[in-house]
Amino acid sequence: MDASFASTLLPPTRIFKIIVIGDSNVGKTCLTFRFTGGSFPDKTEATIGVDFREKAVEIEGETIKVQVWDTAGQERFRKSMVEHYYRNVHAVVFVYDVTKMASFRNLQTWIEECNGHRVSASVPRVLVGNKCDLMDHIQVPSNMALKFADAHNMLLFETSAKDPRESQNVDSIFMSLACRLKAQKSLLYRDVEREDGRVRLTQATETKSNCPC
Ligand SMILES: Nc1nc2c(ncn2[C@@H]2O[C@H](COP(=O)(O)OP(=O)(O)OP(=O)(O)O)[C@@H](O)[C@H]2O)c(=O)[nH]1
Ligand SMILES: [Mg+2]
Repeated sequence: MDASFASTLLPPTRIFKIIVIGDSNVGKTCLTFRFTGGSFPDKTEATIGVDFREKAVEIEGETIKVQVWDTAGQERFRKSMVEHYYRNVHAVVFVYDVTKMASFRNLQTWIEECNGHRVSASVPRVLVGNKCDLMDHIQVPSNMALKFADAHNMLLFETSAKDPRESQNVDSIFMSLACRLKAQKSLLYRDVEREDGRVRLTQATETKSNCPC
């Protein structure tokens, strides 16, 4: 069979767009770096606009491209980009710094911004408390964070981008979202179909996922 014909029969690799939001300095760049690159960056600078990081992951035999949008926390570096962050987003990761109460208090504002951009309630959201390696400086107690996460229907991950022992936990933030998105298969295939103009894809939409995540 000719390769170009075969490629029209195969569904294209799906891309899940996940945005990472939160105050400046909470560690969004380091978390996304840890997930996509497997390490902690020696040095970071404030993100300007957005940095894209991608990782191909395999879930139940399907290769999915997780496209992580590492957004800027500083208002002056993000204001022209905000519309782009939220457009066609598939999942949202809210990050705070466990050693900085203000970054936790500000989550309410980040959630309001997200809601204000018509992000549907079906778009999964998770909450991440970063910098747990700084054990002597913790200001946000776990039970307070858990209560907040519950109230907003989010899973809570407390972790550290810096501590290599936490790298699996960091992966599970993004993998749990990718698994949930895969389970919402029909919706996402329809999105892909519209963008590609390929008609066949709706055929494969009914399978229910048994994702282990
Ligand atoms: N101890 C510790 N420091 C961290 C951790 N994650 C990030 N940092 C440090 O926190 C600082 C800010 O990290 P970034 O990842 O650049 O923060 P950001 O949220 O991307 O900031 P903006 O791009 O300005 O929005 C850097 O000095 C990092 O080295 C962590 O898990 N533990
Ligand atoms: Mg950054």
